[in-house]
Amino acid sequence: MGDALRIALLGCGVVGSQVVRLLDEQAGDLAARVGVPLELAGVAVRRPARHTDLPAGLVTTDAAGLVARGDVDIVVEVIGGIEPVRSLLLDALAGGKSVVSANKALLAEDGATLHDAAAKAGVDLYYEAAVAGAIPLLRPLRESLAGDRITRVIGIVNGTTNFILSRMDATGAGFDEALGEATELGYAEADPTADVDGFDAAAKAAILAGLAFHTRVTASDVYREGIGAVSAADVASAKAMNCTIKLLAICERTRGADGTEQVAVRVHPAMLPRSHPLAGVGDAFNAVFVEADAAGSLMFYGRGAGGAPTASAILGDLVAVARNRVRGSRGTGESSYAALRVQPMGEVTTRYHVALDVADQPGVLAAVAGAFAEQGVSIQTVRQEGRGDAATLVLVTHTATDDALSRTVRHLADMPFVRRAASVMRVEGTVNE
Ligand SMILES: NC(=O)C1=CN([C@@H]2O[C@H](COP(=O)(O)OP(=O)(O)OC[C@H]3O[C@@H](n4cnc5c(N)ncnc54)[C@H](O)[C@@H]3O)[C@@H](O)[C@H]2O)C=CC1
Ligand SMILES: N[C@@H](CC=O)C(=O)O
Ligand code: NA
Repeated sequence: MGDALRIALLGCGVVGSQVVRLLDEQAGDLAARVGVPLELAGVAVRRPARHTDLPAGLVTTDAAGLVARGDVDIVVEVIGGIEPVRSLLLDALAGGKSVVSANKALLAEDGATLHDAAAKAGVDLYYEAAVAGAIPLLRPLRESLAGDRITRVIGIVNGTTNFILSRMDATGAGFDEALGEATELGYAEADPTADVDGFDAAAKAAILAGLAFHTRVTASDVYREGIGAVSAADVASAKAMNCTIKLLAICERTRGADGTEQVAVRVHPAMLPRSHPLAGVGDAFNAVFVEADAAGSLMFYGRGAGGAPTASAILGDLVAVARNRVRGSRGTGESSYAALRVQPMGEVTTRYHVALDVADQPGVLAAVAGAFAEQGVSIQTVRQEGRGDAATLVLVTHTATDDALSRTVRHLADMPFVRRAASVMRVEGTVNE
């Protein structure tokens, strides 16, 4: 067996500590699979006192110094965030080191710079753990489906919010209680607003869209709404329609008004019929559908968060880049030749569920229907529930541009007989009331 490949591990928290464990426990098998042993050269951490379980000689607070060492072949980054990580990884790549990262925030913000640096240095940049944790998804998109034409990627890619919504739906648990549990289980980001406000899912959606459509997509291109505004009334409204609420990432090929091919990338809560396969994805699990012309519909399901599942994806990448180094080659790099326009959300066609508390008087239904018609939005179903002198009107629309739908909702909220818009949410799948 040849000389060991030496690994610098940056960060040793929820994910990093599991990477250390797996590298140690599976050392023999990993060496056999790669052809040479994989050896930890050092572990950069912020607070060494917390890592007394690691051999003292390995621990350092000088991440830049570790990255620059001549005896390091591969850098594994599990710190998170933009800086100092971007600088560290650019230094690593420029120094001829391959990089494995779980950092969706950085890849979605500035993946292009990192990819360019990796291509220039002729080394690998792999990040399977960054999207949907343990689930093999990025390499299937980049490699297995490279011969097909992907039309849509839709899924649940944030474990924390799925955990919260599942608890709210199943047990009526409060938001804070469910978030606390998700944090304790290691699913939530260091700052959980990244999960709750949809930033984490939006970063993942940008990465997925980039790979699926061979187009550079950044986090700022992604329309984003989190779950902070999902209320008990929304959950109840969904239940009444035999639906559930999920935070969805949706990446699709679309057509612009001029007929050109474009892409739309969005993250928002949506009502899904309980019969939809994504509706049954509970707890912190992730699931992603990929639809392609020749392959049809493919579903990827599994653990998208947590230390060990995420470390599994890191180790998979580590073996891949190590094998490439042993062979003196590199894997597939970035593919962004299509350079499609990213369509603004207002132009994207969606469907809405709208529940309005209205005064129960003659002409209300006609006026509400008129407000939809005025914006060219067609109504699929209407249901009215009377309660004394008030009533709740529940409407589900056919598809219309998101702009037309939000204009309609704004207009409805201003109507004198509309007491409250009890629930307004986009709908995916076929809803039959
Ligand atoms: N926890 C999860 O389920 C998943 C996490 N990820 C990603 O993995 C990365 C790490 O996540 P976690 O392990 O959950 O975070 P964490 O907060 O548990 O660990 C981060 C570690 O990096 C260390 N660190 C921070 N700044 C540093 C610096 N300048 N130099 C050296 N060490 C530094 C911290 O002290 C901490 O130990 C993030 O990019 C995250 O988005 C990806 C998929 C799932
Ligand atoms: N915070 C993320 C962790 C994995 O990416 C999540 O909850 O999914
Ligand atoms: Na993955």
